Amino acid sequence: MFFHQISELLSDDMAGKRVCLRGWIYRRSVVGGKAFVRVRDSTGVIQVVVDEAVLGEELVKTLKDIGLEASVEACGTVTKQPRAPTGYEVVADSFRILGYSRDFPIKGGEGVEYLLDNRHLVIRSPKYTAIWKIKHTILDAGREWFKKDGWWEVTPPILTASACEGGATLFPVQYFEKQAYLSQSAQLYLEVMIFSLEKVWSLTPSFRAEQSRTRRHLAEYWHLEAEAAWYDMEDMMRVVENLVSHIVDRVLEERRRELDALGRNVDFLKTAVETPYPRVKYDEAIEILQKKGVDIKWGSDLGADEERLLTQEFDRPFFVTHFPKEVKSFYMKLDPEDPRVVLGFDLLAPEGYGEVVGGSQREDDYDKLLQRIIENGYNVDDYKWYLDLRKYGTVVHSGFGLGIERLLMWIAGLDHIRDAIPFPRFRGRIYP
Ligand SMILES: NC(=O)C[C@H]([NH3+])C(=O)NS(=O)(=O)OC[C@H]1O[C@@H](n2cnc3c(N)ncnc32)[C@H](O)[C@@H]1O
Ligand SMILES: [Mg+2]
Repeated sequence: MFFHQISELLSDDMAGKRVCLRGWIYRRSVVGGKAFVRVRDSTGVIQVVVDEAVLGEELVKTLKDIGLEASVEACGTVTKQPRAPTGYEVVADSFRILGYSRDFPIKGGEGVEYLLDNRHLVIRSPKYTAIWKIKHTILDAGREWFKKDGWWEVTPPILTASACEGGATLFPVQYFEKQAYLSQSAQLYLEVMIFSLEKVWSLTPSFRAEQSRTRRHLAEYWHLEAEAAWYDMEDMMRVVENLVSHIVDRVLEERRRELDALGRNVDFLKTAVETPYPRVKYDEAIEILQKKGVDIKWGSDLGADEERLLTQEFDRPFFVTHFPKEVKSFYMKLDPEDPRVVLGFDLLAPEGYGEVVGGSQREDDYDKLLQRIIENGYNVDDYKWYLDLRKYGTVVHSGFGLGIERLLMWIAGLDHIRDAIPFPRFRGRIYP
């Protein structure tokens, strides 16, 4: 038996045709001897009408009380029906219950923790299905861009022996008789690979033992990172803006139905396709914030609140560059024109979303990097291999990390990063 995908049925061309479909009961009601069963599959929802005069009272009676999410298959005639939720319905001449469901625990109105405890059942809803499809296109577009621009995908380790982004967010893991850490970032290993392939990228999970629960931090997130030999900071910012522009363009082109289903205003997304993105130095960002009445001094890091205020000045993603070295990582190259600041950049998404990309030009001088490692209190022995890259043919090089869930939050207009990943991990949440 051939089963149509539900989205194929929602068309005038299908009206009058006999079709078969299968899926799960999303909603159902019984009125006057007819069951109106809304069936969903991965492509959409359609109403199936089961008339007791055609298929018997017993079936309609069963459907009256059947649990949501029961799996079913039906055949019948597609009919244009303005009163049906998606404008069409199938008047069934056959209907089979494949998998019963009793007391499906998600009825609407439940609290956040309850829904997280039942995440394995929640994430099948049409809302989340739309989010996973947008995420799929983001990942596909990222891979496509790198391939077209001649970058090599590589597979950096997830089990590591040293910190990349500070010791405070390391997850230790027992590694045989030694202690290792889950990767915070593939960056240091990508820097190794550029001496082989010159332009490399990777998509890996990154792990951050974030102590506080915020709307934009996860303990495990998907990290799209890239590193290139010969590229300076400006070269790498051009890579980032072209990559993000391409991703947004692909989502607008292929996932418009899902964006609409999520109620997403796409005006800001459309402007994000245009490059180049604005560039603002940290000094200027501080001035903007001070003019807005923020009590912030030069040298402070920009947190979520400051970033949110800054995004009010822009209608598209924008870069903040040249941060004070104290608020950025040890590997970032000091600005030769002003050693107080680093050649680092963040890309902030508009509409209050803030940082989605962090990147920089790397310190390529052995002695200066050694100095920065010592200044940051790291054990030099842990970075001997990383320093070796500056001993044997060092080159100017730069790279960045893009948080996939951060980008998805902005593109899909989500309120919380936990909705950007099927099984969010953060402090106090490891189940299911
Ligand atoms: N290859 C590189 O140069 C990347 C560099 N080592 C790095 O990890 N930078 S970053 O810490 O800003 O993280 C990069 C991005 O990773 C995202 N990020 C960073 N931390 C998180 C958490 N906790 N949850 C979700 N997303 C996170 C966010 O978008 C950041 O801009
Ligand atoms: Mg960052």
